[in-house]
Amino acid sequence: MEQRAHNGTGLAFMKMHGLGNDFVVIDARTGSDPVTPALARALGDRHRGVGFDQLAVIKPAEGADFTLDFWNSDGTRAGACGNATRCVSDWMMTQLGKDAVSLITTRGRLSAVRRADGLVSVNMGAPILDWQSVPLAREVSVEHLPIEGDPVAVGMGNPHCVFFVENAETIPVESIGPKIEHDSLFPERTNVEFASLMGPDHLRMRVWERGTGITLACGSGTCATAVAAHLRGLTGRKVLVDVDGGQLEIDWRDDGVWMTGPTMMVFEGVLSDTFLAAL
Ligand SMILES: N[C@H](CCC[C@H](N)C(=O)O)C(=O)O
Repeated sequence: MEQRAHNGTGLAFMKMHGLGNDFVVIDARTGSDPVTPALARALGDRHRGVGFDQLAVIKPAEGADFTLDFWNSDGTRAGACGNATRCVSDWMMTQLGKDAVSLITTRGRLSAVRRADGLVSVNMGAPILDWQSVPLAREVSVEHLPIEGDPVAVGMGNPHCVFFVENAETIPVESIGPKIEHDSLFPERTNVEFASLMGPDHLRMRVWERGTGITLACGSGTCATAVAAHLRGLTGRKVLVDVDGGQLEIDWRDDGVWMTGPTMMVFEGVLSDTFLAAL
């Protein structure tokens, strides 16, 4: 069997969620990274595992408080996960006795702070708006993709395809989402958002996540939607976004896109050796 950081004592994990976007979190700051695609898939199975939208792995970092890796429930990697970043940052702030932390993800150094009202804000970095880096398969305008419905492409460390629609509630996300996820314009597939304007600087958004499917919230998708809405002249740079699981505040500042919302630690547990041995 492949080497894994368990030796007859199981593998500790935490279950957290941000607005119902749920995560299993493994703290691998000491010892080796135990996660393989097979473990991610088994753990992500809501019947035979624990179930999650994303798996987040905390690892040591140089020049930051920690590194964070993300996996989807289909065993693929995600370059960004805003809600997990908020949840894990909150937990790490408590662990380290700080009100602010820095972390490394595949897109570089991010930062998070706990606000006086208890909500956690994460700077998700600047949006990626050049077609090669989203990435798109060929040179097109990211603000008007050649896809029916005229969506916008935004990278937040992961690709997003944002559609503005009259009423997001009536969109069959479960059938359109996977088609767009696999559109040939997106060589690494894409997350798919459907958004409608609710009022001044107020959006409603529903999401189909790459590698996971419909989720109750998507932090990076909410950031991408807010950026796209501003680019389209629909909103200012600071908006409230209603997702199925609640509301996020997005503020596209000069230093990056800040996302603010709640976090929840659900429980701590231990994966059994029997479960791990069956992988
Ligand atoms: N739920 C996450 C995004 C997951 C994106 C993932 N599905 C991908 O493959 O990029 C969030 O809060 O930002």
